[in-house]
Amino acid sequence: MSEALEFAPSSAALLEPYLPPASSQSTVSKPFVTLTFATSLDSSLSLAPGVRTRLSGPRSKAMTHYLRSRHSAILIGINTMLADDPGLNCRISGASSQPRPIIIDPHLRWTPKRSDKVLQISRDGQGLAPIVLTAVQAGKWPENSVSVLTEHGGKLIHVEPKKATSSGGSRFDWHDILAVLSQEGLSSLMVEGGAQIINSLLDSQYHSLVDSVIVTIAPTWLGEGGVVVSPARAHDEQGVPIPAARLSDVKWHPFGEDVVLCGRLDKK
Ligand SMILES: NC(=O)c1ccc[n+]([C@@H]2O[C@H](COP(=O)([O-])OP(=O)(O)OC[C@H]3O[C@@H](n4cnc5c(N)ncnc54)[C@H](O)[C@@H]3O)[C@@H](O)[C@H]2O)c1
Ligand SMILES: Nc1nc(=O)c(N)c(NC[C@H](O)[C@H](O)[C@H](O)COP(=O)(O)O)[nH]1
Repeated sequence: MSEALEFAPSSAALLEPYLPPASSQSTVSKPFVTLTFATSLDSSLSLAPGVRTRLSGPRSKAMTHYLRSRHSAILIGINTMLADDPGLNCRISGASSQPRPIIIDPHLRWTPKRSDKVLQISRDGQGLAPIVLTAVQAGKWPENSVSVLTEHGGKLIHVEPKKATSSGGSRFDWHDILAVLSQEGLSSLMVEGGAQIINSLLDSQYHSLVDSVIVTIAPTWLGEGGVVVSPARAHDEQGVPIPAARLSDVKWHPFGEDVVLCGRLDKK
C-alpha cells in the first residue's frame, strides 16, 4: 500500500534521551508527551490552511515514523485530519507496535468513512483506528460515525470543554485530554499538530505537561499565508512581554538536508 521506511539504530540512539521509556507502564498518571512537527524557516507547517505540504526529506520523515513506533498514541487536530487524510501509522519496516491515533474534533466536523486512509489502514492491520475526542455529548453523536468507528475498533469520547475561542469554538484543557488518554491505558503521546493544537499546548500553563520537543526544520521558506506555529504572547507580573517558551537541554542533529532539534521546555 505504501513505502516501507528505514531508520538506522545509530540515528535512533541520538533521540533516545528525548523518548519515553521503552518499557511501557500499565498505569500512568500522565502520558509521556512529545511535541513534534516539521517546520519551515518561517515557522510554517503548511502553505495554507487545508493544504498538505511536504517539508520533511526522506531521512527526517523516517525519523518521524520511528517516533510513531515509540509512542502509544499520536494526536492531531481536526483541520489536519480534514486537510491531510493522514494514515497516522508507523511505516518503518518491521515496526513492532503502532500508535493509537487521537483526533481532537470538538464539534464533530469529521464524518468517518470507510475510504478514509486511517480506517483503510486499520482494516489492513497496518495501524490502529482512531479515538475521537469531542465536546459533543454522547446522545448527539451521529449514528453512522459511531458505527463506522466501532466497526474498525475506534470510538468517540466526550470531553467537557473548559473555554471558548473568540469565534465560539470549544477548547479542551490539556490536563483533561491527558487524563482521558491515561484512562485508555496510553502511556506516551506524540502531538503532531497542526498549528492550533501546538500553539494551544505551548501556552505557559501547559509547559509542565510536555516532556520533550522534537522539531524537524526544513531549509525552505513557505512565505506569507502559511499555517504558523507561534504561541500566545506571555507577560511578566508587570505586564512586560517575555518569550512565550524556550527550550533547554538542546541537541541539533542533521538528517539529510533537514535538521532535527531536540529539547525540553523550560518550566514556568
Ligand atoms: N508540518 C507538520 O509537521 C504538520 C503537522 C500537522 C499538520 N500540519 C498541517 O497543518 C495544517 C492544519 O493546522 P491547523 O492549525 O489549521 O489545524 P489543527 O490541525 O491544529 O486543528 C485545529 C482545530 O483543532 C481543534 N483544537 C485545537 N486545539 C484545541 C484544544 N486545545 N481543544 C479543543 N480543540 C482544539 C479546533 O477545532 C481547531 O479548529 C494542515 O495544513 C496540515 O497539513 C503540518
Ligand atoms: N514530520 C512531518 N513532515 C512533514 O513534511 C509533514 N507535512 C508532516 N505533517 C504531519 C501531519 O500530521 C500529516 O497529517 C501526517 O504526517 C500525515 O500522516 P501520514 O504520513 O499520512 O501517516 N509531518
